[in-house]
Amino acid sequence: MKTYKLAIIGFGNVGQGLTKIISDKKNLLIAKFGINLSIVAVCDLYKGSIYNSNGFDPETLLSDLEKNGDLKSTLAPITGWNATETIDNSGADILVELAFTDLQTGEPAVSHIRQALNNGMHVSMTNKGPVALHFPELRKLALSKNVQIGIEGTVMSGTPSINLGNEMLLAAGITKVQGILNGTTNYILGEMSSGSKYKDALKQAQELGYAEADPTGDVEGYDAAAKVVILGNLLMDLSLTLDDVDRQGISHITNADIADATSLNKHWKLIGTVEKHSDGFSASVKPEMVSSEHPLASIKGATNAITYTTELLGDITLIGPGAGRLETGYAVIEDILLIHKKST
Ligand SMILES: NC(=O)C1=CN([C@@H]2O[C@H](COP(=O)(O)OP(=O)(O)OC[C@H]3O[C@@H](n4cnc5c(N)ncnc54)[C@H](O)[C@@H]3O)[C@@H](O)[C@H]2O)C=CC1
Ligand SMILES: N[C@@H](CC=O)C(=O)O
Repeated sequence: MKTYKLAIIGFGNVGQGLTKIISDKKNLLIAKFGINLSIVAVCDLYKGSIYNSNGFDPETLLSDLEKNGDLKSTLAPITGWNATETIDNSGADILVELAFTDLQTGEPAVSHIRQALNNGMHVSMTNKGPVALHFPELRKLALSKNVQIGIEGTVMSGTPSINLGNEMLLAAGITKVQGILNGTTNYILGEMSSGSKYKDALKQAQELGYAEADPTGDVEGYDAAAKVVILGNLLMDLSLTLDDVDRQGISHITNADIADATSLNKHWKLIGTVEKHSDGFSASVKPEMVSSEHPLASIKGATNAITYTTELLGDITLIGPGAGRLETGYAVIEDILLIHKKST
């Protein structure tokens, strides 16, 4: 059996979802895959930082957090390390980067990731900033250090959109990727069509753990645009930046707009697209009215859907969760399973 020591940076929705899965699926991971996941360090800006070389009981972490609102009273041999100290001193095999996404600089996550890779650690991240802004550099660094980077959770949470595209469909020649790529906005639009106000629906999406810490990223389309950039660059060999995406969000859509769509038997959806053309590419994120018969009309709540158009297989569509605590925590498990497979 192989034990992987994990250092988790950021103990919000996804960090807690991951910890719950590590607790609930411990025996299955050992029995089916021969891997034991040991959380040796948790570092969070507000909830505190703790380190134990023998690993923490995941249930204790979650119950302490529920009881106290933070991990500051959790019994630990060492407390108070910042992210840099955690990466340098924890001796972890895998850095799990789950801090806030910053789509302007990718910081501080990108610095955490460079430091971990330079230290010979594998990295799993659901943070979209480093992937949308710096992935080629990070991939090169990982290669030179003979370690792996997992990014499954950056698009469609734990629904394996990245691995399906990257591991299975790349050779089929992906020419276009299109779909609903943001859970928060799909949830809000659906709730509004059931009569909720925009503000209330957004609040619910935040409570359910779907929204970004700053939900402007969701509702103005930046998050979906980052996913378009990630997919275009990874799967279609483009060199997109966020500025290349013609972006519009949903914050201007009113209940009256939703009612108009309903009267036409249509639904508003925020749709992301990236397509290769003979003379270049096009990339966009915009709200569109789709008819009730359209395949995307039935995608409800925080569910996402993505269609890969390929030269050899035509269209392949994947539907599944696009956000959520356990749903995104599971993406880290997928990354670790792939890291394990590729390094043994
Ligand atoms: N919630 C979701 O459904 C999904 C989230 N993501 C991404 O995963 C990451 C985590 O998401 P959530 O857990 O929902 O966010 P969150 O806002 O619930 O938690 C982030 C945590 O990171 C901590 N943090 C921020 N900067 C830090 C730093 N420099 N050092 C240590 N801790 C720091 C914060 O205190 C907070 O507790 C984000 O980058 C988000 O974009 C990706 C896919 C889905
Ligand atoms: N805020 C994002 C979370 C996943 O990337 C979303 O709502 O899709």
